[in-house]
Amino acid sequence: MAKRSSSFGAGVSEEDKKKVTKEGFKKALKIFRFTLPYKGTFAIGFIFLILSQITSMSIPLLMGQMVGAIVSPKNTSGVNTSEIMGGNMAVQKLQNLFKSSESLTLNEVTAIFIILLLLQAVFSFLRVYTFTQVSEKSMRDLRSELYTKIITLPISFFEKSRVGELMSRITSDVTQLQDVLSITLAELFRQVFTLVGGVLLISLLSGKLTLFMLSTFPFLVVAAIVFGRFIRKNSKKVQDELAQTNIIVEETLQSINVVKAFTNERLEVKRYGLSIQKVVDYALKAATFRGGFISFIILVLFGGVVGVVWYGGNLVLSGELAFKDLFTFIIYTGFIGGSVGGLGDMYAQIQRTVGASERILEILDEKSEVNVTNTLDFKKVEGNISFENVGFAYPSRPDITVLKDISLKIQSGEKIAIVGHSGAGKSTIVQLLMKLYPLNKGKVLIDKEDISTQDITQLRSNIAIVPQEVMLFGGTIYENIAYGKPNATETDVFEAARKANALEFIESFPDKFQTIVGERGVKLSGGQRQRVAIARAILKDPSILILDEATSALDSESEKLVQDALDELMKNRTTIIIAHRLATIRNVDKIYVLKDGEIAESGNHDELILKEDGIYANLVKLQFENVNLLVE
Ligand SMILES: Nc1ncnc2c1ncn2[C@@H]1O[C@H](COP(=O)(O)OP(=O)(O)OP(=O)(O)O)[C@@H](O)[C@H]1O
Repeated sequence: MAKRSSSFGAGVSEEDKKKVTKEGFKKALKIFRFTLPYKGTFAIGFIFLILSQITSMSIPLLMGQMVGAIVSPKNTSGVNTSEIMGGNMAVQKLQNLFKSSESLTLNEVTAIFIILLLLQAVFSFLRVYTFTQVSEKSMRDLRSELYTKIITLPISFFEKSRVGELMSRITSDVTQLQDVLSITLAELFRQVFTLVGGVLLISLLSGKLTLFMLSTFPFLVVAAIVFGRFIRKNSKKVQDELAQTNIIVEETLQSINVVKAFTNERLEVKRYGLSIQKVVDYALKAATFRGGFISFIILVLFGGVVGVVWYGGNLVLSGELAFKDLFTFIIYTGFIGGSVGGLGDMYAQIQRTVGASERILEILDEKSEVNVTNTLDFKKVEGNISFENVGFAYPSRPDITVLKDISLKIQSGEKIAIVGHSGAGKSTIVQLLMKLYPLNKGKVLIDKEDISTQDITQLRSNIAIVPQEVMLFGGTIYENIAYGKPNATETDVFEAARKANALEFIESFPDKFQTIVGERGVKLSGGQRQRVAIARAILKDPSILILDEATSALDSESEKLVQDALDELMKNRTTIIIAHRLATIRNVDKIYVLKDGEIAESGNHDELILKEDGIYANLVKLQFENVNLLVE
């Protein structure tokens, strides 16, 4: 559940703090389209809400009747109380409404009361249940649509949004809306109903006393505005500082190895301590205002009650008001006071909801790159690739041209390697082939078809990538391999593991394929993780394979196992190797050397190594020297 604030907007974040404009409000209402399929249930809930409200508003009247039956048992004889007490016209009108109950005895009133309470219980139950049904179901739909939207958005979207933020959209922002649907809306209605209905009823009981009671309102409103502003300002600071403390915890836990390696535990504890102290300081400042506000409210509220009793008592003594009506009046005053107190919180809730819906709608309005509802008519490509004068800059850094003019041709089944210094744009070429970003210039073709017009799912289904840093999901080894082809049989998964040289180590674990790999695969070694990733790619059986070679070398035994697995994987597939260690690419069909966004050299190893002062020849020399240095 979203954190609910105390009164008068405390705890509304800065993002939500903008005034609730008509426009923002209208926009936010759009989010309620998710409730439309359940409008019937909502209407039923609303009827129960009205019924339960009517029953609870009758409680003070019946209480009054009970008191009346106690203090004027003569009622039973049918004598009008207001006549005895010298009541006015309004009271009479109201009492005429309840004329029949006038002549009721205490037992009879109590019986009616009990029936009313039972009805109230039933109505309240049905109201809560139906509203919850609407809110749960519509928020399920919203969450599901939001998740579908997020997961189908292009990579460029994820570059500008942080994972933590997206998480809070789908969790706390949706919860905020859910709260509104299941609680706030009903609460708002109840409070307005109580306020308006209550004031109307008491004005019928005694106009004078009502005016007297209402005269305390301006004090409350002014106090709410003045104190509210200070409370909001300080609670915002508390929240911000609390967020800072959370960042410290998150950052240090994520990089706990670094903290430990640098023995910076003391430093972090101190940093955290300072941050939480700030939270306390701001919270105490806010408490000064909140405390002041609460004590003022209590003073005015109870002062008001005392005033009402005093003034009402005088009216009773002078015979202008029946005692039981004063009793009813006081209970209604309590009801009204409660609803006025709650209205400030309502405003804060509405502010927060408008903010939350705006943020959710922003995501829903983004354009997906994949349509998950379409069924895919999978077509296997041969794997002929060509880049024609491709130019590219990342959308997030448009003025830095990463690729200027790249042209290359790869025949189906060929193995090529892309070489170049770090940051030259090797991975970028591969990302463009996978259509992760749109090109600025030129064309990429697969089997002579321009990828810009191809369906993304169709395109990516033909490509498998074994990345530099293998990220596994937290589940079992089996699940991780089967991710390459979710409908694979057990035999397929087993066979893929065997071909990837992974079977031996998997079988050596007590739980075999059911071994849990730990978060991101931490419970496996680097070489083992790579072989799981290779098995996954073998299972996918793509026409095009991308190997983003690991920068760090494995030990020679593990290296051989991985290399053999890769050789198996590369068989009969167009393969692009992003090479970091040149020793592994001697046998590829062609090597492309990337420099300043262009292909500076191309040819096989034997050709390139002979080039005097060639970039490739120099790179090989450099790596060779480095290896020698390491050996020495
Ligand atoms: N998502 C991105 N947004 C903006 N710039 C990026 C992005 N990814 C990479 N770059 C920049 O584009 C350039 C090429 O990066 P790329 O990852 O293609 O290099 P690389 O040759 O694969 O490098 P390495 O060998 O270090 O992996 C670099 O200058 C990098 O900073």
